[in-house]
Amino acid sequence: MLNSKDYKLFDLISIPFKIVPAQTIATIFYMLLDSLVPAYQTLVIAFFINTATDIFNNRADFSEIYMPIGLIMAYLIVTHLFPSIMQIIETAGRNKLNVILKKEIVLKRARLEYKHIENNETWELVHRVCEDPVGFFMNGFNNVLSGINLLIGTISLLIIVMSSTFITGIVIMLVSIPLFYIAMKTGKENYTIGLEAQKIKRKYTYLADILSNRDYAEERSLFGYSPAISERYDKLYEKSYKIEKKIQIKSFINLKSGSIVALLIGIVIVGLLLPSLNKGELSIGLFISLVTAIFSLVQRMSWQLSYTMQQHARVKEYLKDFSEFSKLSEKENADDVPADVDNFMFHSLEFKSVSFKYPGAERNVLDKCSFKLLNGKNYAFVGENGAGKTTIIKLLVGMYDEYEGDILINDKNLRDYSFAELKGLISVVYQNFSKYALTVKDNIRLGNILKHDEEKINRIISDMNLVGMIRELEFGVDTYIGKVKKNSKDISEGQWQRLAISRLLYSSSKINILDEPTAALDPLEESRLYEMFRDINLNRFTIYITHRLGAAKISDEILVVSEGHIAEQGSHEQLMQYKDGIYQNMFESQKSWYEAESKVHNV
Ligand SMILES: Nc1ncnc2c1ncn2[C@@H]1O[C@H](COP(=O)(O)OP(=O)(O)OP(=O)(O)O)[C@@H](O)[C@H]1O
Repeated sequence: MLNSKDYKLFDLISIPFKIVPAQTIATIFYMLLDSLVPAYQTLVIAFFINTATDIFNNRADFSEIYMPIGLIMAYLIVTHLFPSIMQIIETAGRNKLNVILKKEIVLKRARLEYKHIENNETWELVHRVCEDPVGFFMNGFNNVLSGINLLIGTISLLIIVMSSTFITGIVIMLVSIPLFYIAMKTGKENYTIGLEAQKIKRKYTYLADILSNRDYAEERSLFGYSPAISERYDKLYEKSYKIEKKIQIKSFINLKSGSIVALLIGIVIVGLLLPSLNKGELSIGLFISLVTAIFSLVQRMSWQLSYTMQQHARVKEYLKDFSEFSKLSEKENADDVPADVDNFMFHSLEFKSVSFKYPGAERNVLDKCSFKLLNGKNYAFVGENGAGKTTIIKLLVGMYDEYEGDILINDKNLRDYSFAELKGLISVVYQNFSKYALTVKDNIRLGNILKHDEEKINRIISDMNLVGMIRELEFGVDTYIGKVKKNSKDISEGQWQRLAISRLLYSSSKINILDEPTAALDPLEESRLYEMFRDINLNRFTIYITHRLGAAKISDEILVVSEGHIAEQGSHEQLMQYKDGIYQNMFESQKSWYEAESKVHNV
């Protein structure tokens, strides 16, 4: 349903029609009925007044009044009963639209290529589109219908007026043009100014989050930055409030001046109708009902039109964003579950002269990067911050595929593996690993959602030294952790890290990567955790990524990444042989971190 294309106003009707056809037809039918109400009301009231006058003057029988009364009753039913029925129908439609359209959008979002997630502009676009898509679609749909309603209502009244006095009809039409123009201009202007207010609103909402969210509580109290942030919040709030006030005042002035103009025009039109009444071209009934209808028509033209045009400008902008969102490229088979790779025998991983630059960037982050890793050994990638270590992993897991050179797993090109196979083959614990506010067990199970192996979970819990922590939890492994649920229990950062690593252990992946999930730990803790991981994971091929060398020492081979390529490769002892080598220099400068530990042990 969500195709990549330019979405037009017509789609605001065709999409709901595909999802909720009955409700859409009912709404359109009601809109058509409602649009004829002003003309119907005019004719029926004229009919009633004329009949009543005839009865009063003994020109008609009393029973003739039943017909106009019946027609007035029908009018009352349509205008009073139908809106409530339509509200119920609309709510049902909105719910279904919510489920289906939102699901489509969430899936599209999940399938997006990773570059769109890392790019600020596209991520902002995704946020704008996904904020309230159903609301926008419903508003857009209703707005298109109310535009059509207004048009039909106006034309039908004009026909009635023109069939009695042609010239008055022409005057009303001429008057409508400037009113229409003003309404459109105000609508567009208000929308553009509103966008600026929205941007500021997003900023101050974020500051409000810093001031109140639990996640910032420790640093809030530690750094005492609340007054300063609060001041910034106030300034932004004030700025956005001023913009919104400006919009309101402008709309008010336009509305009121439009209403006054409309009123004056109404009086002129009534004046124009008087000679026709005098000459008998207009019946008294039609005159009275036309006067009422004309006043309501010019009022509608002045405010309802302005509102509809303002909404129209908003919806058009949203559709532009929506079209752009729909065209964002997707990762092929992104939502496939990891393939079963139990029978896959890993033997090598190779980068052959791989060069890569991030979309929109000038500089190559990886520059003719080559290395070959073999099964049976553990490897560590080390290097300064920003050397390109994580980028190597991003290419390996298929997040980006616009690179030069070749990446081979078991001598087969990475591009020839399906995304599902790659997901099955490779597991990574990232530096900013996720913390799921689920139970302890589910936090581990997410590593391999297709298989449930209670025994394996228990083994991992024991290997990762989590038994003590779990014993203290009220419901053991079935206790909810994190800060979301009322009865959930929060755990320490180190325990979260162990859970993230447990998730990797629970997966059946053949290539395991620890991309500094230990960055929050001190160097010695990191060393210990990596050692523990190596001991319980002896048979699985593992790559450690770190810029701290204590942890790298436990690997069979170390690859030093510098300026986007492998500058040195070998065991710790071999690399220490290079006089003035990068590794040797790094090791010398970090030695003191680990010496403290050995002294403690020697005491
Ligand atoms: N999405 C991105 N868009 C543009 N440039 C990026 C992006 N991600 C990373 N970079 C740049 O690529 C370079 C390599 O980053 P990378 O994260 O691979 O380094 P790293 O060696 O893992 O560093 P660290 O040890 O700090 O994690 C850095 O200069 C970084 O600024």
